Amino acid sequence: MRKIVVLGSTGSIGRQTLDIVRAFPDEFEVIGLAAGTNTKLLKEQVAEFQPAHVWSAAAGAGEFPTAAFTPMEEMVTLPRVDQVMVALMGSVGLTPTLNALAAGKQVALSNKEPIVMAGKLIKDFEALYGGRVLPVDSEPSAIWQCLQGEDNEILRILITASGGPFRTTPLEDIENVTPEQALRHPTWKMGQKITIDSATLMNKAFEVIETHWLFSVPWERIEVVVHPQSTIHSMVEFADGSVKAQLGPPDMRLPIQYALFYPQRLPNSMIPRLDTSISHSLNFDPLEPNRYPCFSLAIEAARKGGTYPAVLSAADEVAVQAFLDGKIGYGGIHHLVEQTLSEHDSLPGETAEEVLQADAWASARAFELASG
Ligand SMILES: NC(=O)C1=CN([C@@H]2O[C@H](COP(=O)(O)OP(=O)(O)OC[C@H]3O[C@@H](n4cnc5c(N)ncnc54)[C@H](OP(=O)(O)O)[C@@H]3O)[C@@H](O)[C@H]2O)C=CC1
Ligand SMILES: CC(=O)[C@@H](O)[C@H](O)COP(=O)(O)O
Ligand SMILES: [Mn+2]
Repeated sequence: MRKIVVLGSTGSIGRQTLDIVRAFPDEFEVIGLAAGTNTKLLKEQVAEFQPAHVWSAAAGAGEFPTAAFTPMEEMVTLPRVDQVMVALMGSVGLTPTLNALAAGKQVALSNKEPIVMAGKLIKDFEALYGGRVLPVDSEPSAIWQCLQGEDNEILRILITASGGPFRTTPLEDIENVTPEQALRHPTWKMGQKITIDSATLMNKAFEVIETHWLFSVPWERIEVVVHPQSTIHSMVEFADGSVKAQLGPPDMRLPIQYALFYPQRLPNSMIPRLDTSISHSLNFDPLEPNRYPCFSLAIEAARKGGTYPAVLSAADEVAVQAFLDGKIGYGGIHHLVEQTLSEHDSLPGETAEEVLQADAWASARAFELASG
């Protein structure tokens, strides 16, 4: 019986995690649930799964009389807990992730911003305290699956990108697209922030950063290839030229379930299968850098290191929200992140305190710029 805590249980990944829990009722005991503003859904989840602990960023303890109101940072360290799903959005997931690893837990990590902000720190915590990071994001999960049983040199990692909703939009029209257009992802149904990041390809840069840290692959061996069908979730090329790929219909329940049951693969009828009764095309196109200026900006910040990646992530979080709120245009996302990065005096970024300090500075500065 897996004793699990789900942080971000009301979000896209959190809800799909609970779908997996529902599909295997004898395999899980839900110890804790945590969410932000969707109190109605959180209450329904508490009634259904009866966790001993709950956290809400928006509601008070009195709203959850059946569970102990427990901060996320504490909930993940409870001795009874053995698995933590971090399905939070943004930098709020960093401290719970580090605490869970420090307490030796299995951390199914969907929340990619903490890896962008502090990838080395997360890997150091894993090595120091015996906790384990289990990738959930579909591309790192695909790479992880391709690497099973391999002890060979990796020549290249090929991360696939759908290209987002503006893959074929005339370049001169992209600057002024609306939030509604940008939220129309061609293949995946996800939370709003990651959907906008997929349109700008900031999401793909974040996945390059995840891959670098999670699998210790040098930057120059990681490439992105545009694959509009999102059927291949990523590929690994070995020294002999052989390329392994992981395929499946775009549905996050598969990588979620893989992380929760690793190394077992269990049948689950709710996960769609590759339909071989229809014909499929698998296309690959090179990335057009001019179409996605956020991509190279983000990779440059990641390679510079220090606290630049934390600033990148925080500025992007503010910029995406400002775009969704109508405060800046689509082209403003890139400009806001670039401006915030250019004003930053980097710290070594070797401690959580330094990373969180940079995160707070960048959020405040980006907010000022967006408001001005
Ligand atoms: N969605 C997807 O398919 C994929 C997502 N990811 C990554 O997974 C993470 C989650 O994404 P997604 O599920 O789409 O995001 P959503 O926005 O759908 O969900 C975010 C969750 O975090 C909760 N939350 C936000 N702020 C707080 C807070 N301060 N305290 C407690 N809970 C909070 C939200 O609560 P509430 O809704 O109640 O406010 C919600 O439950 C992101 O890092 C994303 O990049 C990676 C691969 C695929
Ligand atoms: C489902 C998932 O893992 C997302 O991160 C997905 O990759 C988004 O699609 P694109 O970023 O390729 O558009
Ligand atoms: Mn992904």
